[in-house]
Amino acid sequence: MLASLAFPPATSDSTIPAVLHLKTGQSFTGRNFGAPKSVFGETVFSTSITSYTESMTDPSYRGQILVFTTPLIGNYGVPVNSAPYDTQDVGVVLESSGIQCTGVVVSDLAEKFSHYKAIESLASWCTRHNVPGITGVDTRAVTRLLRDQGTTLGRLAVGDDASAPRPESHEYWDPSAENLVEQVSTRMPYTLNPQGDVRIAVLDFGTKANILRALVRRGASVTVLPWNFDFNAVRDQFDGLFLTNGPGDPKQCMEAAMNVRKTIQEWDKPVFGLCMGHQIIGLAAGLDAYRMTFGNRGHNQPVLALASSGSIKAGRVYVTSQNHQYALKLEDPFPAGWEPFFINCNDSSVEGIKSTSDSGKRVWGVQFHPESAGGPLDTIEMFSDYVTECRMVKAAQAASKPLLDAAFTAPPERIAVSATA
Ligand SMILES: NC(=O)CC[C@H](N)C(=O)O
Repeated sequence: MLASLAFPPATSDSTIPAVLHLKTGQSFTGRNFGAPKSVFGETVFSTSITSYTESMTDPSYRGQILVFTTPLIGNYGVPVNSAPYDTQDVGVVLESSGIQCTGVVVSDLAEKFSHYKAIESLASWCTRHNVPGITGVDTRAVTRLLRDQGTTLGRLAVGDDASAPRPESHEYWDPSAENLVEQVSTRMPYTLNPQGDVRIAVLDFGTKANILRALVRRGASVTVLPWNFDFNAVRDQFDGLFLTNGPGDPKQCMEAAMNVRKTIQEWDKPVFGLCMGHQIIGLAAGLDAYRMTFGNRGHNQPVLALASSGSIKAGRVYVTSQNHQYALKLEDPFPAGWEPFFINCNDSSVEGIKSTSDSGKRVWGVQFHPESAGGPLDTIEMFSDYVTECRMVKAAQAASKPLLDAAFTAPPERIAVSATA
């Protein structure tokens, strides 16, 4: 009996040297765990204190070396990541089928782990997925640097490379120059829960699995389409459009944004986007997107609602899960037919936009992850709001009646916001 409770053997007692080099000239030494190989990537930090498994399988971390500010990482191990496929699940337990970040940086790797679902250590999982890690780094020092100088290109140099000269600055690979979405989006359309009563099309920029779970659990049939699929050619078959998160610069997906612009102009069904999806909706609305200094990555980002809509009440602050480097520019005035929906309480960046209630449109975008895996579920009901709205529009159009817009009638209160706020 007791034997089954014993810790599995430690799998990383590596003494392989490793160094994190930043393009700006700083280096941090430590020990390698996971794959004994060197990588380039964009060095970013996350303040999340749990869910390293979900973060590392989030396709939005593609091309990035992920620094965890929480010192002890790996103490609850890694679970089995495959779920038996049926119409109610999405085939994985974590956020995608593999590790998406290029490398990981931790202060203190837990070599022993304990969790009833864990089957292996963080180190052995990284080895299996050929992803290198470094432990023994003062991640607070790295984070303070990144906060000052911004997200910085980096090199995780492992083994012999650790004692080799630093790379020349032109040698650092810049993932944001690539269309990373192309690498993580589904190649072929597929449908989950085909018997669902409302049909939602999902444009996949690199979806986290929990977005699909959140829609399926609310009874929707979910058809996942490649990011550059011509949705306008098939839109009559659907009751709603959802735009997912995804890696890299949203302007790499301008073509998709212009297709969404056409959808919004010509189609009156509900459209909801989050993170990259929100940025795509913003570009479609005529807003601009910019690169933030160090972005927001963590599970404790407070956002203030500026307008009421569905379960969201103007004037309330919601704590949210986030992982982004880019943001929409706060313009004053906003483009006609659009209004800011949320604003970040820490840095005043735009956290959400929506179509105005007099625009005749039903479009919402949020920079954060309401389905948060991991993180707080303060805004999870936005998924219920959206699926309910799809149902109402479908029912009203089937009955050819004018729509009584109960779920999203915006109360008069508004919180004024300006670009100089
Ligand atoms: N998680 C996301 O969808 C991130 C969107 C975009 N890649 C950014 O970094 O801002």
